[in-house]
Amino acid sequence: MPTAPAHLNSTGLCIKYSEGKGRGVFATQTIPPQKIIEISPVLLFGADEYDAHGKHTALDHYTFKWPGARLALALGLGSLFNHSENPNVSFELDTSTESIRYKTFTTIAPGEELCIFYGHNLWFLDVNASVPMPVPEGSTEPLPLLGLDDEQQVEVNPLDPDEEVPEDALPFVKLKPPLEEEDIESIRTIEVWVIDVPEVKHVGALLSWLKKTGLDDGTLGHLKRVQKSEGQTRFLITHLPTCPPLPVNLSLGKPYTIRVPSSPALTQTSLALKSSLWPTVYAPKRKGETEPWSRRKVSWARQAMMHAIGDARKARVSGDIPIAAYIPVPFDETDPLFRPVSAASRDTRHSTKHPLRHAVQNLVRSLGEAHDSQSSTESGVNGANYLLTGLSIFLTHEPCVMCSMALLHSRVKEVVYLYAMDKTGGCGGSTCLPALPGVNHRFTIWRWKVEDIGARDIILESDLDV
Ligand SMILES: C[S@@+](CC[C@H](N)C(=O)[O-])C[C@H]1O[C@@H](n2cnc3c(N)ncnc32)[C@H](O)[C@@H]1O
Repeated sequence: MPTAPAHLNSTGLCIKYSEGKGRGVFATQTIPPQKIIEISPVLLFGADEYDAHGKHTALDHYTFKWPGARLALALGLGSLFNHSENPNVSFELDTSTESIRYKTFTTIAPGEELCIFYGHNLWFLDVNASVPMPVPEGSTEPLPLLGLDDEQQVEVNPLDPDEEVPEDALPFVKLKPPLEEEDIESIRTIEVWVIDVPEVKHVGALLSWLKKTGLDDGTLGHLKRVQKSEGQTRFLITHLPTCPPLPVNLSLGKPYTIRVPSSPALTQTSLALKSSLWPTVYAPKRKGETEPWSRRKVSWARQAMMHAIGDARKARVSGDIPIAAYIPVPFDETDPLFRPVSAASRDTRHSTKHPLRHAVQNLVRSLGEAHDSQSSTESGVNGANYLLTGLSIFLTHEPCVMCSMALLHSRVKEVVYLYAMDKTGGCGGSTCLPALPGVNHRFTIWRWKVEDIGARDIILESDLDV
């Protein structure tokens, strides 16, 4: 076996041989969570070039799918991160700098291997898999990508982060159908700049001005540009934090900010509600159709669940019950001013000697306190007083009835939990709060497949679920 080369990296990463996986990337010192540990420039290949040559070579085990139907080979350490079903590093494609950023999401100990999550369709046997991987009939060897036919090769490329994961291959199951924002308080809003246009004929000039400025980048594509109401015309300028200088030759008022819906309307009820704030585009989904889960989104969810599991372990170390909750930044968040960035909390019933200090209660409380200290301009604005509007919460254990009610009252978007609490749970265990008649908000519930993550060390003693 050749000797691994020395590697110069400011976070002290090194290349070592990893049992059964070939070379891998290892830490030589403690690294905190959320730390960018590597930025790898990429070498891009066009689809035709890759099809004709690249995929018939060893490159096919290393390439990432890149937007614009291209493929990318990560230089630097980027190609050497091995796969883990419980990754400790996330990666993000940055098309503007043609690079991939790798970031830790837990504390890394010296000597620990740094791994990313390749996806579910691996072309080799994962030496650390908790559940044995399916191997093709008649084969005892790792599944070589080059052994598949051309069509499958494209299909199984594990590093296509935008490929949709079929519902039956998701590592979690849905317990409730998704429900749309059908009450005014649940509608998630963003702040935008608008201007009154006293003379309607100036709307055309404003539209051409907007086109020239490049401000119309599609971010507000779910909204109409003009609102006409009670003889007044208003023009939507931008979602950017500062308003750009407006054309001087038009008679316009002073620009000001308002809050408008942050997504299109999926139902007629939601259309009417959203359009009462600002004319919104109607983009219904087929009945029963859920938001698609791309590999990138599943990986986002996995990282969030791993974060919660990590916090539950910390709770146990400090003598508490190993239960934790984590709210990541929403997967599709584009608002640069989005708050909170993320929030985590664990159960502290033992350490505080307080029976109500459940992880969810602690989290909602800390968000409430943070919310109080924010600018007063938001208070009283639609939806702004609900702490979890549009957010997903990841929990190691199904929330109890009291916590499920707190989540409902906070207008959470979805709840994802790992271990069910059959006797005390409020999200399918003893009852299902959001399904009860008369509740004024509904949210989606997902249960993570225990066999997928299997954090057995945080299973609770049975007397806690009584
Ligand atoms: C992108 S490369 C990673 C670097 C590679 N280990 C090397 O030495 O060049 C992907 C290859 O690493 C190996 N690999 C990565 N993760 C693995 C795992 N969990 N179990 C077994 N092999 C793994 C597989 O051979 C796979 O084709």
